[in-house]
Amino acid sequence: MAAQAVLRSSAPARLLSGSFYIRKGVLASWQHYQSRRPFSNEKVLVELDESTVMKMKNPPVNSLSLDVLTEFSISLEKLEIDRGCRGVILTSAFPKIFSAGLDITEMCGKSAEHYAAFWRAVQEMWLKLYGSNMVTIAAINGSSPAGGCLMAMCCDYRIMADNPKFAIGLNETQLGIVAPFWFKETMVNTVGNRVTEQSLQLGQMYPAPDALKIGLVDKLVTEEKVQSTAVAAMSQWLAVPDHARQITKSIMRKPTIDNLVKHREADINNFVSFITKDSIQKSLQVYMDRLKQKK
Ligand SMILES: CCC/C=C/C(=O)SCCNC(=O)CCNC(=O)[C@H](O)C(C)(C)COP(=O)([O-])OP(=O)([O-])OC[C@H]1O[C@@H](n2cnc3c(N)ncnc32)[C@H](O)[C@@H]1OP(=O)([O-])[O-]
Repeated sequence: MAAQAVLRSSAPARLLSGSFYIRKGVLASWQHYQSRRPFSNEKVLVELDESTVMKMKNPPVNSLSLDVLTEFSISLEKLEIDRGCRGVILTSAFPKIFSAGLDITEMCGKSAEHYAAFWRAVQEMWLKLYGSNMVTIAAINGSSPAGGCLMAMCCDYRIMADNPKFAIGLNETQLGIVAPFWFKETMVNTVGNRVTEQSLQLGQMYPAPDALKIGLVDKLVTEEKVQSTAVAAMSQWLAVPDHARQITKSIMRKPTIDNLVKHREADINNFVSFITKDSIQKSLQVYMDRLKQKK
């Protein structure tokens, strides 16, 4: 009986990943004996209150370093195998910043091996978040460029603080770098081809009201209400039977996920050969210097 329950609840996971399905089945029995406690790494806090909330906490701007990405993927995996957890709200522990995107210092002046490990961690975060069986809601309480926007787009629903000073978008070209095909596909799946084509080429950042207009976020509320609105939205999403919602999500996302899984190693090689170019290193350095001079 218990085994049947595991099989039923894991069916959509099998659609996403065979090996994950097996692990989920084994770990489910272990999970049965665990009490649900909040867990906290250094840089990703997981709170299990009214709703499960993952809070990025990497000062000053929640840049996505190798450490943060690794902690994030481990935390999400723990929630994924927790049968008591059906949904997660992703947010930032800091006011005014959701995430500044990938940590640029991880892409400057390091070895090819480091770049490969970093990029694998970025892929892993995306595969886990975009492929999650849980309901995922982004509570975007501040600015969210590049990798921050990617994380938000991976979620099922996005609520953003209604403040034109907060902007969201894939601005990679502004740094002289190129968003890879799976960033692009995530954006196409969110706002459509035409808007993505224009946004990516211009490296456009959208102030919150414009982000709502193009459908990059689903709802704007005052900063104070971002969290409570996410909790209310979560109840609505969780009212739908899990299996039907999960299979539907998988039908929508599986082709995009499969595309990266199939080309994962080539994508890492491509990133490493691109990021190690002198001209790209110079562009990133200039961008970092500009960020520092802005003060
Ligand atoms: C192919 C690859 C695909 C790439 C995808 C990406 O995600 S690429 C990423 C694309 N991301 C971007 O283009 C976002 C760039 N960042 C921003 O636009 C702004 O920082 C902000 C709007 C996020 C916050 O504004 P604010 O006025 O509140 O804060 P502030 O500006 O004063 O910064 C505070 C400190 O943080 C530092 N730092 C900042 N970001 C990063 C980072 N990503 N990394 C590392 N460090 C970063 C900044 O240098 C400064 O350091 P300092 O001088 O204290 O040693």
